[in-house]
Amino acid sequence: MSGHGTPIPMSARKSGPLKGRAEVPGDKSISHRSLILGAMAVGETKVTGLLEGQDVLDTAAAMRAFGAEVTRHGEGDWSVHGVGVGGFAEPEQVIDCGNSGTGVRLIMGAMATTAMSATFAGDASLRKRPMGRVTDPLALFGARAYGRQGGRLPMTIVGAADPVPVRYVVPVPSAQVKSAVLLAGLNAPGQTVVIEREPTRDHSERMLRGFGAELTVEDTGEGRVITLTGQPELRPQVVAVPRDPSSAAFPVCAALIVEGSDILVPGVSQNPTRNGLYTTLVEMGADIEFQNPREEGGEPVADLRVRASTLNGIEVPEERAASMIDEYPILSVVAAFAEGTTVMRGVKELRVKESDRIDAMARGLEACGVRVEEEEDVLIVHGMGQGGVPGGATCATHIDHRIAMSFLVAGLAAKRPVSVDDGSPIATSFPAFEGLMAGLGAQIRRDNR
Ligand SMILES: O=C(O)C1=C[C@@H](OP(=O)(O)O)[C@@H](O)[C@H](O)C1
Ligand SMILES: C=C(OP(=O)(O)O)C(=O)O
Repeated sequence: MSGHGTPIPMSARKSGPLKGRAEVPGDKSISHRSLILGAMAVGETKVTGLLEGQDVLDTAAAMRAFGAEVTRHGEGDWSVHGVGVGGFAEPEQVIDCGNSGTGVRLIMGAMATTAMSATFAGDASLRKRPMGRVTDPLALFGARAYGRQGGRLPMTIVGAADPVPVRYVVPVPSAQVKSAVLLAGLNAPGQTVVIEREPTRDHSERMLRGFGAELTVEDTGEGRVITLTGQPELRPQVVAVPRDPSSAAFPVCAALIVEGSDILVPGVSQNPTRNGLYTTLVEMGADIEFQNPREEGGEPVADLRVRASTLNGIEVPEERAASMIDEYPILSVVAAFAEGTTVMRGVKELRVKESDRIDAMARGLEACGVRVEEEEDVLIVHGMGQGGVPGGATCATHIDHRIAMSFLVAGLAAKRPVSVDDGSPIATSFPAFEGLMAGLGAQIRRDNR
């Protein structure tokens, strides 16, 4: 929904040990893809564990607008009656993707090779984000885009009536761009080839195969070469969405920095294209046990036992960035509580997320008494270690769920409370955040103005 609602000021204060079990919601990336691929299959796809965050609800509404039947049966339990590749109907209304970059970019791809138009809108955060990165490759298929200056929403895409397959080298490490091209390639005759120089999350590749598309992946000198054969009939699937490692990051990092904590976070996806934060935390000295590794819904998962730990700053290698791109805000909080300096390189993509996340974290951490350095592509946090983080600030969240949750986690371990001006965006990806954290003993509350 594009109407970003009434701000919800919130604050977090120093808490006693966090204890118990944190059942985080379904993966956001896989949830969007289940609905979109379900809508492009012929017949009924069943989804369990779907994330019911606003981002995904907006994608569900969009799939209905394109003609799919999308039904909620119970919590996380959904079905999608799809219309087949090329079977989308022209939506009668504007497609409002709210706060979601993934939603808007994947749906643009999915409709771009069908002869119809659709107009996309979003909230004040999404309206600032660059869409040229998807409309450039979609133009190669024959689609046209009419948006605001700089390729911003609102934007109308006129789908290609006679799409041609495409060979495209993705210029930025982005699973959204890769996925938009693959989804567009579904309705182009022949082979669409996408090449990524740096591997990004591979859910689209895994799920397209699961839905019966012919797709190969080859590691070459040029990068990961993904070849998709167009115009398949996608078969409906039963999708069990694993728990989201990006949401799990918040209780996990909270437990690491709140003295005496000991929590269990079950069934978290350990997909290697998503687990860079966990590798980094272990390198910093985190006490995390990866128990009961297994496969669920085609993804590797494990139960995470996390205990409060003494952490040391490290250099996070640039080539790890894509596998933890959404986790840098919470890592920068953990880094503030570590001994020594943490250097995060190759992070400039953070500047085009829901907010400029490097700037948002740097300003908020500074307000909490932490020394931070930033360059275009680098964030450096000087940890306060034993001395502790002073806190006592109100941080601006800029309509960004991950910034809001990161500063609230900081407040659980800082000397003085940390407030955020607006916690309402948390509902886009993790509506159960407040209840889940309270269940562990975290002192987070809504502040009445
Ligand atoms: O494909 C996806 O599901 C996503 C890709 C990433 O964005 P980029 O493709 O812009 O890196 C990530 O930040 C986002 O939360 C989800
Ligand atoms: C970047 C994110 O999401 P999106 O791009 O889908 O808005 C995120 O969830 O951190």
